[in-house]
Amino acid sequence: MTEQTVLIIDDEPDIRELLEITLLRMGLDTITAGNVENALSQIENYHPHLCLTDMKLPDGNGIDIVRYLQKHYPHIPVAVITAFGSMDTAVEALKAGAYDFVSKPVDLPKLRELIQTALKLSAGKSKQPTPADGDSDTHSSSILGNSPAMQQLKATIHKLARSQAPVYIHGESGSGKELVAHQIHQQGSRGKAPFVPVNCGAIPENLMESEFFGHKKGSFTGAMADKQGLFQAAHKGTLFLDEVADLPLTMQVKLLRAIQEGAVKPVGGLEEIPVDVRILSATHKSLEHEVAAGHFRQDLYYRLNVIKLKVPPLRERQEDILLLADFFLQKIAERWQMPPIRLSPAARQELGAYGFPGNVRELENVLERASTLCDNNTIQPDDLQLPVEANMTACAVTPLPNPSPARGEGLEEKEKKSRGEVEALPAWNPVDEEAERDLILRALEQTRWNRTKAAEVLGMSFRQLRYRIQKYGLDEG
Ligand SMILES: Nc1ncnc2c1ncn2[C@@H]1O[C@H](COP(=O)(O)OP(=O)(O)OP(=O)(O)O)[C@@H](O)[C@H]1O
Repeated sequence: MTEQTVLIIDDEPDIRELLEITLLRMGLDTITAGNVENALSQIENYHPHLCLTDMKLPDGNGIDIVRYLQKHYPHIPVAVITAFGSMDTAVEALKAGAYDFVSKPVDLPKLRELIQTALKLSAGKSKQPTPADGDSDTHSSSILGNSPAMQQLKATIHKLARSQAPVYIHGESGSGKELVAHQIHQQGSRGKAPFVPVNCGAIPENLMESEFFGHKKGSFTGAMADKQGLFQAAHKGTLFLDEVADLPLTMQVKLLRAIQEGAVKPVGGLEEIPVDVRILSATHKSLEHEVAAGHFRQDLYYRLNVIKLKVPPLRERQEDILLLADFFLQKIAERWQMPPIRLSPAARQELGAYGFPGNVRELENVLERASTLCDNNTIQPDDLQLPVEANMTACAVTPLPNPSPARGEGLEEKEKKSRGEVEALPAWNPVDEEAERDLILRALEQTRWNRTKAAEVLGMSFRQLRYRIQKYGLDEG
């Protein structure tokens, strides 16, 4: 069989026939099954390129098939057909590893699109991964951590990467949400297309529409040329809406429309531009609370929150701390071109027992500072300058250690930011992008690329600076 084969699983002959005709017209070969047992034997015999299954089957349900494929043939994508409005079932299927879902009555153009994307995915992974390929390991290598919580997270990321559904990632500040979003993107069919992260809290409100959707030359003062927006930049790829709770309500309406329509209209433009973007979002706040308080639109919340993924705080995976610490120290030594930096046994013990209210980012910052302070390239407990009060118990109850006077200048501020207490308000008022880029570069050079210090010098929040470093590609060096 040279054509691509799709297995259609549905107990209703009429629906099987409709789907068969649709797929044959797309030049695909089809095989069918009316129940789970039959479907499994068709899979064994024909190794189809894609499966399309109904949820309710006489001897089981579609999720049984999704699980079977996930276990035995993870390279075969499977999409499920769900009853109208049964979002819970769709989410369950996606969590079990389904690629995507369509609801009844089946919208045929949508189905065609889904099949085409799924077959591209299948073609890219046409051979079953073997342990020698190191498939899952290479995928998740940049998320470090062997704790049960992280193993579970990596397995979920692997499954979610196969689907196209929006994922809402929640977790404390600095816990690794952006890294998780990046992995979901990279491991999926969009992995080679752009991943565009945007910090929704760092864009001034009056520029938001133009940042997201682009603008036409002359559409407002300062619009010197046509500019493409973030949606267009993420076309065929993924748009990651970080700190999504910080979007003003007016922008939420426009964003919802763009997501629903799959099209955007640049400011000052007349025509809608179709965009194909997967949306991932994150916030350290509780979106549910924001909805309840009337700060976040419920309809947008439902759109973004098809699947919810929690990134656990570092204190719930303490066995990962030293692994992460060794990794960061190696990175710091490489970046600063220094000999290897070590942790003394006592410093290892202190780190391992500390609660890290600012999570992985705090660990990274602590090590950066300690690497500067330490003698003989060996970090001692004093170099860590961990706040005494913030031991594990204190953190579990309240992640707000009292600032110790012994700590370095600006640390209190930094900790507040890492806990998300200081919101990224655009106190920064750039003249134009080039001037802004130059200023940022100068500040980074002056502070020897200490981003926390540079942010202080510039009078912007750490997050605002981080967003701009990415925006201007300053983090490559
Ligand atoms: N498991 C991990 N392995 C390696 N690096 C990690 C891990 N988790 C987080 N990091 C690193 O820690 C830093 C903070 O992570 P990230 O920016 O993803 O957090 P976040 O939850 O998105 O933060 P915020 O809420 O402030 O946006 C980054 O430099 C990231 O690369």
